Amino acid sequence: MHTNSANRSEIDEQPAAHLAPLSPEATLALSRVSTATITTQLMSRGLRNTYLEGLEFSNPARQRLLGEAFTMRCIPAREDIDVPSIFQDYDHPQRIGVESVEPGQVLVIDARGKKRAASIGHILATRLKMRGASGIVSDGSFRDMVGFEELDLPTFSAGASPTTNLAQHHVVDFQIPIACAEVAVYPGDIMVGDRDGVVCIPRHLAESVARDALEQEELEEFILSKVEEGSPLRGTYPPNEELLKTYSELLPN
Ligand SMILES: O=C([O-])CC(=O)C(=O)O
Ligand SMILES: [Mg+2]
Repeated sequence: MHTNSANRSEIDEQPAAHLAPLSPEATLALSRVSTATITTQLMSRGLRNTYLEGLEFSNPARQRLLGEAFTMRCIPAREDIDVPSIFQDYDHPQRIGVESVEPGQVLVIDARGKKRAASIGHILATRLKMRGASGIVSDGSFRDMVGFEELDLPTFSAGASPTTNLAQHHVVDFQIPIACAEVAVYPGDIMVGDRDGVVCIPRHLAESVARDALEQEELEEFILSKVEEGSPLRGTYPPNEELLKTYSELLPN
């Protein structure tokens, strides 16, 4: 297939780039709703592959993740290039990448799902926290996991590995579309994490997903209260007309 540089850059830039910041209402809603609700909302918009399978949070006290994606892509390391001395270079792409993450962003690392060597360690993670990052998501592993377990930052990975990233990974680029745990993540997409895992909301859908997810959860809270009172599923979940009417009468105007 013929691809010229003009349509390449179009592909690279769409669809998340140059979008306005999330509204305060959407931010508040997405900080409250569950990833389960978000995936339902995304599925009702035709998106089924938004959950980054197989990632676990490192710090049980910081499971809740929310922020826009700052993407980082790794290719396989090569022995003649990825030698320990390259970390002497402050301009190594991994260092530059970490020092480019802005407050509120989540570093999302495409480590090709490879866990033999860590994709990032505790010192770099601490630097990200100090820069005001909202979290770290990697489909590879972390090293210094004891540090991550204590770090006051939501971080999700596919596991732990003591080996430094150079042994398996070569950071080659950032702020480009990546694959993370088999999900397409574009720079600026909204990452949400909780006890169930991490989901990626395409940026252009984030406002409407946030609004509808909050509405869904308010209704589900009402449904749950009915189930807890002993109501059967029929007529309750999903709610029939009559129950919906009762619910709408309870809503503030
Ligand atoms: O080699 C690395 O991934 C860096 C590291 O250990 C750290 O940041 O603490
Ligand atoms: Mg370390």
